[in-house]
Amino acid sequence: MLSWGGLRHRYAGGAEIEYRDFALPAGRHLLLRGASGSGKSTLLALLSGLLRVQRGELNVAGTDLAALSPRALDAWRGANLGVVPQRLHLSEALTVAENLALPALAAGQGADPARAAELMAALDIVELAHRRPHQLSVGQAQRVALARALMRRPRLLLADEPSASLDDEHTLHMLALLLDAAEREGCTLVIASHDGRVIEALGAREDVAEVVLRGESPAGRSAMPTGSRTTYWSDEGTT
Ligand SMILES: Nc1ncnc2c1ncn2[C@@H]1O[C@H](COP(=O)(O)OP(=O)(O)OP(=O)(O)O)[C@@H](O)[C@H]1O
Repeated sequence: MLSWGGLRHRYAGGAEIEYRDFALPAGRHLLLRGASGSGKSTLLALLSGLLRVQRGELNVAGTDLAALSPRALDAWRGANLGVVPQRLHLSEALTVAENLALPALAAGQGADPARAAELMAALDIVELAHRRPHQLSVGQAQRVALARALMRRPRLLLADEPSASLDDEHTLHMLALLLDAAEREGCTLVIASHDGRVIEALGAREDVAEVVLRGESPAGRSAMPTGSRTTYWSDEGTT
């Protein structure tokens, strides 16, 4: 479902990030963890097609993203990927129902009210359909953001630091929502996090594999001159 090999990314004028080869075992979800600056967001951006693959392969459900043209990558992203961003990014000008229509509209397709109704029922937000984001609780906004990410039946569901600025109760709630939704929808979940609460909760699950990203820099990364080579590496966790 998800694998990479020889994968590297170099930011202009910055360090090169190198990811150790990895293949996600079938039926597993993925926790991507590592300290700040270890390359989690970069890998998510590569996975979501926001950054082009410069070196190596990145395979999702049999498609090597490195081989796609920019236009094909756009289409692939719309059809296969759901993203729950760190700050949710619900559109304040729109109601919940209108927010759920956005993914289809962005892809040049008509809204899918039947799918929206199905997801609102599954996530228990039917009664919120006509509210705007500022009228939602934190937990409700999470469920709306998750529903929006699932609207187009993604094969891959990405969540970037889903617990950022959440208390313990909301953190566990969000993890349960993500895992339940991924099971129900039959998609693979990738969570990037360096939150100990998330790592502990997911570490206890048989169905979650883990990749640990580590920065390697003898002099300390902050002391590295701009443009120098920094190698990062990952380990497949055992579950
Ligand atoms: N646009 C950029 N230009 C140059 N270097 C960048 C850029 N974005 C990230 N980097 C560098 O790439 C490395 C990996 O960054 P990345 O954001 O992927 O890490 P992260 O693990 O997601 O960190 P955090 O947990 O703090 O979000 C860091 O050394 C960072 O400074």
